[in-house]
Amino acid sequence: MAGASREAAAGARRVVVKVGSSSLTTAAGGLDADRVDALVDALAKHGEREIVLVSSGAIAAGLAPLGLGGRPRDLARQQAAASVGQGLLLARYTASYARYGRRVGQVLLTTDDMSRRTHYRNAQRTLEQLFAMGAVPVVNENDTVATEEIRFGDNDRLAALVAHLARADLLVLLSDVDGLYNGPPAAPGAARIAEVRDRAELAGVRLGPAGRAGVGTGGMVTKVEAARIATGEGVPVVLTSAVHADAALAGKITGTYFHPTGRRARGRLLWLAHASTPQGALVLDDGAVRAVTERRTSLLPAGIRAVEGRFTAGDPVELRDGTGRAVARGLVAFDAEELPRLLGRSTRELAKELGPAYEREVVHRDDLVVLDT
Ligand SMILES: Nc1ncnc2c1ncn2[C@@H]1O[C@H](COP(=O)(O)OP(=O)(O)O)[C@@H](O)[C@H]1O
Ligand SMILES: N[C@@H](CCC(=O)OP(=O)(O)O)C(=O)O
Repeated sequence: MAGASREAAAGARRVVVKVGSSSLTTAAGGLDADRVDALVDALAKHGEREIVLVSSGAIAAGLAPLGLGGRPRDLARQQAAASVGQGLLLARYTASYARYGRRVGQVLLTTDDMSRRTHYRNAQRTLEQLFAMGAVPVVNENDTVATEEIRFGDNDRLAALVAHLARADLLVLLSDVDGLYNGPPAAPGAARIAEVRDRAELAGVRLGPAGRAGVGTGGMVTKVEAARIATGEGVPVVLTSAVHADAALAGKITGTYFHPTGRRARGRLLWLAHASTPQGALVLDDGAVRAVTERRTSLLPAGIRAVEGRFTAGDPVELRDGTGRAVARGLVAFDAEELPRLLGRSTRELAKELGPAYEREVVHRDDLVVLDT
């Protein structure tokens, strides 16, 4: 790694480390205690830093104890496996960190928690308090309450959102592969990419599915997506193998380093861009597209041409241009049924006709995030 990347990794005070199921489990299914211990040994060497551990593995850890031969397809049995496995996973981390006199705290999150201001702040406060008390937060998706639509689906993206939530200086993604390759690593001629400065550099890279069928979930696609989210918010990312965890934190690693591309800014709206499921869409005219994306103004009824979907006030919706391209997401201030009669009309006119409640923006600029397209 080049000097700047080494310094960013070695100098980070607060780090989110995400470890995948494939790095914690045995080939037969079930937790591999030795691998958990090895990971904790590596992280414990960096005891002076504040580390949030985002750990997958609950479903994989619950398979063997429930007599399941492989990862079930249905959500209900995945949730049951996660429920059994999460307890075992935390018990293992608790025992492993106890060797260093450290406590661990379980933090289970859903996308919904990222979208509700109070939940977001509470999670943030819990992390701060755990750090203040010297305990290690161990985060996972709350699989038992997450339903199909609201699942993060992968802990890579969750880790990127947690890096933002925790105001981390670095995100380390640990997998069973030692970095991003220009194609599936087993393919002939595959070569590791040492640094990624810009998303455009990934144009020719083939991102394959998870390596060990039935263990990991996202493969490289979700890792690159997580890197995009984190680097866009100013957080550098190191992607490497779990066996290199210590070296990665020390800034000495042969892995893939993703340079930050953006500045930390969007605050609570990060979830809206990356973790929300739009309940409908508003089609804007060209003037409104420019106003929203370039001048960052609120969206008024006058600039909306059509409404799609069924949503209620407060739901996330997509803002599209005339060609159907999504340009932004926002929290809508009206129910879908209320909107058609307001479209194309000025707020002043609407207030006069329908009352002052109708003078409000359809999407307020504080509830709106422009998408990188
Ligand atoms: N371009 C690529 N570079 C590196 N690994 C890749 C690539 N395409 C697919 N993979 C596969 O992605 C796997 C890691 O994803 P996954 O199994 O979901 O990991 P985890 O359980 O650690 O989250 C690797 O084992 C590798 O086989
Ligand atoms: N919450 C799930 C996470 C699944 C997941 O994202 O797995 P992985 O691709 O191994 O990071 C579990 O603990 O099994």
